[in-house]
Amino acid sequence: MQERGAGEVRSRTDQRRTKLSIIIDIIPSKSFAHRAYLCSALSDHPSQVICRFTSEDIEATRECVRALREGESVMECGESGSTLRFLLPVMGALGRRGVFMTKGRLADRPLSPLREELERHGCRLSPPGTSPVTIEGQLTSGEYVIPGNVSSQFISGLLTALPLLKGNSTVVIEGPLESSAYVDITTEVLMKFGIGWVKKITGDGCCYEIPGGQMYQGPRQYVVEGDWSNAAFWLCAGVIGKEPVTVRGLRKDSLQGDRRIVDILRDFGAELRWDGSEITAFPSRLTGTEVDVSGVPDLAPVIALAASVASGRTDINNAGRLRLKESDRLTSVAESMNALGARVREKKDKLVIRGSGGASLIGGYVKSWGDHRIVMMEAMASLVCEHKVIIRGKEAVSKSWPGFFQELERAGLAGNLK
Ligand SMILES: O=C(O)C1=C[C@@H](OP(=O)(O)O)[C@@H](O)[C@H](O)C1
Ligand SMILES: C=C(OP(=O)(O)O)C(=O)O
Repeated sequence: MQERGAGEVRSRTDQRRTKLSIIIDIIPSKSFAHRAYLCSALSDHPSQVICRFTSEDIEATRECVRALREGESVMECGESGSTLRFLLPVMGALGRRGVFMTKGRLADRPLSPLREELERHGCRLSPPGTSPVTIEGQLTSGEYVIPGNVSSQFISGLLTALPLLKGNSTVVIEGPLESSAYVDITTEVLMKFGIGWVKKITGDGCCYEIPGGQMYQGPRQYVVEGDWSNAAFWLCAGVIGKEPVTVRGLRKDSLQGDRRIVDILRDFGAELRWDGSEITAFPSRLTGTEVDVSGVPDLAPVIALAASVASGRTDINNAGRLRLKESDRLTSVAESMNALGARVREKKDKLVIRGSGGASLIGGYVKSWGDHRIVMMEAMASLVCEHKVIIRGKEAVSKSWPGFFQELERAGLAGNLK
């Protein structure tokens, strides 16, 4: 066995052969970390949040909750959509003025209809599209109506804030809730911090009834589980590359919707196997498939990469909301993969990919689009490129994992990157 720090390569026996497998210890879930730090800060006795690694987004939430506890109004959100959309209603519920500083594309990402609902319930916000985003006034309890197809983060933010009000509230979700797993993560963390709610299914949507006057009270320690959104890139690397990749630190029964990557890669024909709490992705021949990403938007770049080397056509459907992320991810995925020699067509709310049938892509220069998930896609794409891949602005990866490139090197997967 050869020790290589966090990423290691070890000899691994499976039923048919002995193979070298790259081992990745996955980073803690960014989604769980945001919620745990925020709920902990709202408790009288803050829990100790155990989160092994950090990132720009997690640090943004940590800095904001520090400001919250110390009575400050300026909140440095960086580019973290979750941080802004969770803290905004919380400041309203506490009746505190909040000045949210944003970077990159964050101020242009949607806040409506959360903004209108906060204004309808007693708060005043700065005009749309301006930075900083400010909020003042006291939020009042009542009925909040949010369509289910813009951002689940609006709902997560309200579910976190409304228990702090005196009166009872209801969050009505109109139409199917996209990214619903992220709301399940929120309600799970709220429950761990002693917050109650009742979910009811309505005609074409659902609602959450939230009793007012609740107190946050967390466990003494809260351990953040592993990140499936990030693991998806490593599992894809195992499937498209030359060596199996084993990821450890993930919960098989996680509430994270992105654990669907296992089924999605299997739909492509990939071989993935669990061994206790470790999952290994083996180099596989892939065949194109159809994937609905309305519930798992963050997986789209990974799926596009797998599809680019599969045989036949892949359709990534219901992907309109990808345009509202750190970059317009339909354009950035299509343009980056095409620059490397793939064949990706961008449509209004979907991507259509003609795979290379196992043949190598070309490689070359790509830009980061200021988007961590695009950088990771491009870096993993280098495994299937004939020539080197050069990523301009690759430091954008720090939004979710500053150590990504070191890990890639330790794992021996950075050889075709310049
Ligand atoms: O609540 C969360 O932790 C997240 C929700 C999702 O956003 P949307 O609900 O806006 O799709 C996801 O894309 C984002 O990376 C994290
Ligand atoms: C969209 C993302 O995060 P956020 O919305 O919190 O900025 C992401 O991590 O891909």
